[in-house]
Amino acid sequence: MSSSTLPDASQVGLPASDAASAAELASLKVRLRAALRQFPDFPSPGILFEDILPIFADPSLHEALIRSLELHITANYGGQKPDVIVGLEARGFLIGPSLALRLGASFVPVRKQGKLPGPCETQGYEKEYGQDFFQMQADSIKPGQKVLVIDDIIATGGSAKAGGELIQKMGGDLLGFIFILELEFLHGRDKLPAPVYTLLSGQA
Ligand SMILES: O=P(O)(O)OC[C@H]1O[C@H](OP(=O)(O)OP(=O)(O)O)[C@H](O)[C@@H]1O
Ligand SMILES: Nc1ncnc2[nH]cnc12
Ligand SMILES: [Mg+2]
Repeated sequence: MSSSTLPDASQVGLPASDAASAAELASLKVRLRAALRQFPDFPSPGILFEDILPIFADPSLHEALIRSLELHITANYGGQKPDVIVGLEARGFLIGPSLALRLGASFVPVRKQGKLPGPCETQGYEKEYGQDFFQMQADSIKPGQKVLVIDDIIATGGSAKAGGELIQKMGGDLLGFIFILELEFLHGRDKLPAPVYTLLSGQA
């Protein structure tokens, strides 16, 4: 499209910097979406598995992922900066620490039961293909800290709901949940007690 056919930022009612960020985010998302792969019947029949690992195999896509999440976070949540990024084991650990570093926030893990030392909070949950327990160290979130939860995918929402419950037990203020992809037909977002953002369109 030629520049003469594109509205400029003032014509669409946005400050120029917001319009530039929206355009940057849109082009990053196109590159990220193209990198994903699907595997039918993994890990069990009937599941179409979404593989996000190609993003991490390419440093420019890895940077695109962190930058796109940074753009989303700085433009939303009423300008509030998260104090803590919580990542869900295991694939949330691929994204959470580098995102936290970029934002100047703490990173705190939610782990599967039996992996964390010291007093822990525990929450059971069901997910798309099984049952499990999540834990967090009991002193890992201070009351009133603003927390964003990150994971690769929301399917049934069971994992993210359990992570959110652990954060709320410790008095954390849940700003929202962020995912790369959403299996929309499972309506997992309806289970979650804070705003849900998915970076890329998922399985409808
Ligand atoms: O919305 P849900 O139905 O709860 O499913 C989504 C979760 O399922 C996968 O994790 P899983 O524990 O299967 O594997 P991982 O340890 O490789 O992250 C995925 O990474 C999400 O965390
Ligand atoms: N279809 C899917 N693909 C990848 N990870 C998942 N976690 C739960 N459902 C999934
Ligand atoms: Mg997971």
